[in-house]
Amino acid sequence: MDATGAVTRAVTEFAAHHPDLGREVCVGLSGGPDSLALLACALRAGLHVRALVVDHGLQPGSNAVASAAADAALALGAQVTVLRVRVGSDGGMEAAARTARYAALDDARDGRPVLLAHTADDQAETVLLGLARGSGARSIAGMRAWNPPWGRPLLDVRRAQTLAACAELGLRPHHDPHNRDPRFTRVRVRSEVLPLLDDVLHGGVVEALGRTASSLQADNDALDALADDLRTRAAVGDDLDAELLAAAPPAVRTRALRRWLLDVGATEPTHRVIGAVDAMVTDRRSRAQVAIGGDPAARTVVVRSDGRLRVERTPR
Ligand SMILES: Nc1ncnc2c1ncn2[C@@H]1O[C@H](COP(=O)(O)OP(=O)(O)OP(=O)(O)O)[C@@H](O)[C@H]1O
Repeated sequence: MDATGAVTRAVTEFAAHHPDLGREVCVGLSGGPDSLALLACALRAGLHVRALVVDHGLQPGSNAVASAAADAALALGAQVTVLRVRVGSDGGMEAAARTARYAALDDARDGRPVLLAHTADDQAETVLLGLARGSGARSIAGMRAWNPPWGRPLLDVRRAQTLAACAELGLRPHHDPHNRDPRFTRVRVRSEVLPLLDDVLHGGVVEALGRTASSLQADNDALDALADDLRTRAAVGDDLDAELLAAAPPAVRTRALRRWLLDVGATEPTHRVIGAVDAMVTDRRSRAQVAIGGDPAARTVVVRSDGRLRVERTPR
């Protein structure tokens, strides 16, 4: 089968496996080879597609890149919307651009799901980076194929195939120079680490990392369900029954604690905060209180008293 056929089949199978996707979809189109191939093949798979092109306005010429992507989409027969966003500066430029992009795509999708063109290579990079950085199982499980409204039909498709599909279809994708800039960690993982590992292990590394992601996703789902149940059983009003938590396996307990911390208003709790709160559950010599942040107007801490975990807020 040619590359276009393989990419189209991936989209067709994705739509068949996720009937709630429907036939009316949006595609996040950067103009790069992955998203251009996804757009073309989603149309070939019979989906009704609106391309959403986000112009982050961060580099000179971004306007022209967005216009070229929009023209390519129109020429393929898709509807197109170009979204111009303002990127804040919270947490670094790349993270801020991603946040602005997802918000703009979500605003513009008009009730339809949004297909993104992450490939097997992107998934492998995510898993490997998560492993090397000591991130938790959630991160090593990589990206989900279907996390409504976001769909990723190409997670089993290699980047080389999207490039080949573009060539077969006579499409001329934009090649973002950032994707080759070795100052970016991900670029070095892509161009140096993965090829070396693939060589050392005699091939198949991208696929193997994809399998790691899928099996961890299944494990995570099971542990999350147990954690939800524990969280419900341990709830005493807004507090948590520490004795009941202490009897649970750590993998389930720490997940239940994370959920509780989010519910009581902590911003995404770090590994360190969850570990400190967990020590309050299991270790009598642990700290008397743990600051959890989340509310700029008050100092917010978790304390343990009378066998319960409780949140206390002191106005600043
Ligand atoms: N500016 C954008 N506008 C709309 N969608 C985008 C934009 N940038 C990224 N996306 C979507 O998010 C996916 C992943 O983004 P990422 O930056 O990892 O890919 P990319 O290098 O732009 O790849 P490609 O353009 O080849 O798809 C893209 O495949 C695309 O579906």
